[in-house]
Amino acid sequence: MISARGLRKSFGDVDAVKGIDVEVRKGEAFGFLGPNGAGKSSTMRMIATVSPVSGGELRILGMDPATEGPAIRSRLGVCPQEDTLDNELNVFDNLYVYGRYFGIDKATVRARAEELLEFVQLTDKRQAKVENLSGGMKRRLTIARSLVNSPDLLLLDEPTTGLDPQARHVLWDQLFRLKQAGVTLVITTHYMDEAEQLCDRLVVMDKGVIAAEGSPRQLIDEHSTREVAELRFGIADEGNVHEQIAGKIEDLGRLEVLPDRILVYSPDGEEVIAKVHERGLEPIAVLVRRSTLEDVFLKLTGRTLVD
Ligand SMILES: Nc1ncnc2c1ncn2[C@@H]1O[C@H](COP(=O)(O)OP(=O)(O)OP(=O)(O)O)[C@@H](O)[C@H]1O
Repeated sequence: MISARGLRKSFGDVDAVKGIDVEVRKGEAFGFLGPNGAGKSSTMRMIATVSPVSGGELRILGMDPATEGPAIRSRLGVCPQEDTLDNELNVFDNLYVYGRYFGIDKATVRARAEELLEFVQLTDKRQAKVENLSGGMKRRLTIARSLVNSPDLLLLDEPTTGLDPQARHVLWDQLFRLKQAGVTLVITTHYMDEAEQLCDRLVVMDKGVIAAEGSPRQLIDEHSTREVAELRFGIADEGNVHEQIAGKIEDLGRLEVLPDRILVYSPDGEEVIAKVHERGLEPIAVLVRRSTLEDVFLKLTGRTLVD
């Protein structure tokens, strides 16, 4: 569905994307995971054929975005990061007018709009003004709009940023159903839980390059341990308490020393905590949890995903 080789994007002196290789296969949910400024949106905009490629090769649905933009766009759905709904129009007309842009005939686009309102659970809001919708409803309407042309490939740039947890789960459920219906999804996100929930495969992006690639499970297995013990020994502004403690437990596993806690990577977190206590150290809080993509990102870049 997408093939990129040495893909680059520059804005003057800024190299936003520095030669990445990506393959997206039919029917999968593929993610670009990375912090703000990693180059995810720049990549997405090249794939959406709205931003020209600065270097390297890009093929979308087997076509060249430089010469076959309209043909690509007719088979793409694009759900941009910012809200681009038309506030002048009601909910139904946002879908209807957008469908007409694609040259779909009136009767077909009407039926499609009704079907999509049903899918995103906005049928009872069909006459409502867009400005009166909640953030979650606007996102769902944007997704419905991006599906008007029955795309083979749906691009979602930060689909749940700014939504509350319940609205995020509703959206995840809808994206999951689209995937089951055979739509290929490409998602950018800086939420590791979103990437873990939705993506079959993903690349971890940082500073314009790909730091790692694989399924969430593969990435966690390859770059982290089964469990993580989190230890807090004092509040963050009490000097370098965590730095001092780290020297006393560095044989217990790989450590990540953060201002407010120490992470110890080990197959057995409870054993780590038992040994910490045996050494007479008294953390004020402990937690044993499974490794996540956040741990993968921390290992690869030395930074957390969301500051
Ligand atoms: N139009 C532009 N002109 C100049 N610099 C840009 C432009 N668009 C992006 N950049 C720069 O390119 C880099 C990558 O930005 P990009 O938006 O692709 O990152 P991102 O991973 O999508 O982050 P975000 O989630 O904040 O959008 C950043 O340093 C950004 O400032």
